[in-house]
Amino acid sequence: MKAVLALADGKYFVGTSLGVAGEVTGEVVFNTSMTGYQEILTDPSYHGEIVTMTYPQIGNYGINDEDVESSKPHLSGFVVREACPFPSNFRSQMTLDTYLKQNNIVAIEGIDTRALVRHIRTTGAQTGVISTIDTDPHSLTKKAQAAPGLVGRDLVREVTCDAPYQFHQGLWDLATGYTEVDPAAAQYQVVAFDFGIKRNILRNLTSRGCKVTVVPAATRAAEVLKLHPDGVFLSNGPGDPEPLYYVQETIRELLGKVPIFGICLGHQLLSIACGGQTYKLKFGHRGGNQPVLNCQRQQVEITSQNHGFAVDARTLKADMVKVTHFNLNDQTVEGITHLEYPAFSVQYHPEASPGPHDAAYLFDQFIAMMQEHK
Ligand SMILES: NC(=O)CC[C@H](N)C(=O)O
Repeated sequence: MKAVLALADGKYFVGTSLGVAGEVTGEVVFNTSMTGYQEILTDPSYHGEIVTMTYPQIGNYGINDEDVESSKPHLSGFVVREACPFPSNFRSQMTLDTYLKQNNIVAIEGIDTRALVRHIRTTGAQTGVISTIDTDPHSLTKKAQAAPGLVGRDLVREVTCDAPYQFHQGLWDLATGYTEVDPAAAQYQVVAFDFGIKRNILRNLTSRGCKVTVVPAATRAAEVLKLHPDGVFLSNGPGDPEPLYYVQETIRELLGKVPIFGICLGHQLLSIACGGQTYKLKFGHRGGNQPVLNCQRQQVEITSQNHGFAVDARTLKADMVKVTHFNLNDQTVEGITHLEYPAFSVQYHPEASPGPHDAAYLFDQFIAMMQEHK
């Protein structure tokens, strides 16, 4: 079946339908990871986005029921050069196409993804439409122009959990798969805000001796403090951090009362709570090979990333926070630490799912901070 991807600026690509038939809009972005497509599909931070994979063949090791970062795919649409119909891996349970169909995801294959990515890099990320229903490029371009962008929208409330819950799963191991961690043996109580949280962050915490209570994004500071946490975690999540006033307020109230660690959207929200501002990057950082300088250690980490917004270094108050990490590709802010209170955050993904494990030490840093303030 024919499918068309059209961008708001009129550029369009004709390909073949993958996943279910239908029509979806979203911001068209690209991810340069060569593997990890299942973790990318299920990362709630992609809610509202149409994700293009730059690696030319996706689906070659299939899909299994373990490599998931949340209960289901959250992205708006998926774009690949070629979806492998014959996966080969002992863990594979189904093809990418079957998985997309089961989860009601509209996708397109067989387009020149390299040309699409070069176009996005030149013009900047923009809204697009994938459709199998309407294949008239002009009409699709109009639909893309009319679709809402990411700026100014609260997408977190569409992916956050409805009620608090405990998380007991530990990290995956080839021999044992996922093991359940005994919460009675935990040394630290952590409250994790769910702005669209990735499970591997939670697994990294439980595996380091944390009893984790995941709470909805709108949970107030007083309710969090009632749980007597040793630390509060601010998760990744979709969309623009600026309109999330209610969360920024909560973080301001928690600062100085409990150690705080934030990742990605959590980093952006901590920065805003400390007086900083964020802005939209031209086309974002999404992939598993982003070089980051750790200024404190004078070491380079190769990091996993997925973000379209960034903290504006010029807006950070030098007497309140210090920039600890920079991106070596474009010098954007990749990490901050509070100068007075126990609170730090990074723009990238130390949970690395998918991606390199260079930054796993940040979870140990959070544990050490909680131990120090116990
Ligand atoms: N992975 C994330 O938490 C992404 C943060 C934010 N939605 C951004 O795009 O910048």
